[in-house]
Amino acid sequence: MSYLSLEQIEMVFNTKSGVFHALHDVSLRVEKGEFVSLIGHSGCGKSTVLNIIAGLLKVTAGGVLLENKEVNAPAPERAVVFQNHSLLPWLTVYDNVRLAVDKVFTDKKTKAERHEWTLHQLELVNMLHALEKRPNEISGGMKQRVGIARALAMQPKVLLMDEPFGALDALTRAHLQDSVMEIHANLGNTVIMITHDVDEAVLLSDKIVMMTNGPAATVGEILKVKLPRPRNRLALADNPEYNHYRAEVLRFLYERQKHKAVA
Ligand SMILES: Nc1ncnc2c1ncn2[C@@H]1O[C@H](COP(=O)(O)OP(=O)(O)OP(=O)(O)O)[C@@H](O)[C@H]1O
Repeated sequence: MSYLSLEQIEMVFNTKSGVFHALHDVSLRVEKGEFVSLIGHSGCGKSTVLNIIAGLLKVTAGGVLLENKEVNAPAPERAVVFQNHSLLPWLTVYDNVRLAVDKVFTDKKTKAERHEWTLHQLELVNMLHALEKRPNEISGGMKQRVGIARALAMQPKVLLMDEPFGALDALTRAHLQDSVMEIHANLGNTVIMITHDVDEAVLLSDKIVMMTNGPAATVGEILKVKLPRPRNRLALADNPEYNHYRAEVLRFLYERQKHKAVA
């Protein structure tokens, strides 16, 4: 049995113009510590899959099992990082993370331990220099760092990320990808990330799940990325194996799935 498994998921939305069959027979196995990317054309159903794992959406049929237990509601064990950070604007960087720490660890850690834990998470994402700043006083990349620290602070079994770097410029994005790789190497967390970026998917993932176009989208192909870690983006640029993986994903997206593409 896998750490996390999606079993024959069907998702049908009731809309004003009738029913919409978004997902059909989506099955997936994720092992503990794996970094998995979901990639597919816009509107195929990636966020729907992520929201189902998060427990934010109820499936029409099928189910999600995490360590053999059925997932059917949101919980800190499945923390989500959204594309547009969802920090509370009136709280400082420190307090945004502390809030999550207090929520999860009030009974398990003393006040002093919760303080240390909060600082430790912010250290992981290199944000100790801005503890007292509010979200409107820091850059987009910094906000995403805080969002990631807040999610990690809950010590989730699975970290879910919905295009976490989508709104960032290329350089900030590269820095943050490196931070996430480092954190993943140190903590060994299980991560599921949505991305539109083929290079990002290959660089970060152990497994790339390529989804077919909707309606009734499903898992088209799964590519296992066996590049050794730690991975270095500059060294990989000329690596034939890296380019092979990249070409495989591009081929799937722009040859096999191009005709039905929504965007
Ligand atoms: N609550 C809802 N009610 C009705 N239809 C929905 C709902 N949520 C999603 N859909 C539809 O399901 C399909 C999949 O949407 P989803 O947001 O999961 O796609 P996506 O692959 O994440 O898209 P993008 O890459 O553009 O973010 C789309 O056609 C969308 O319109």
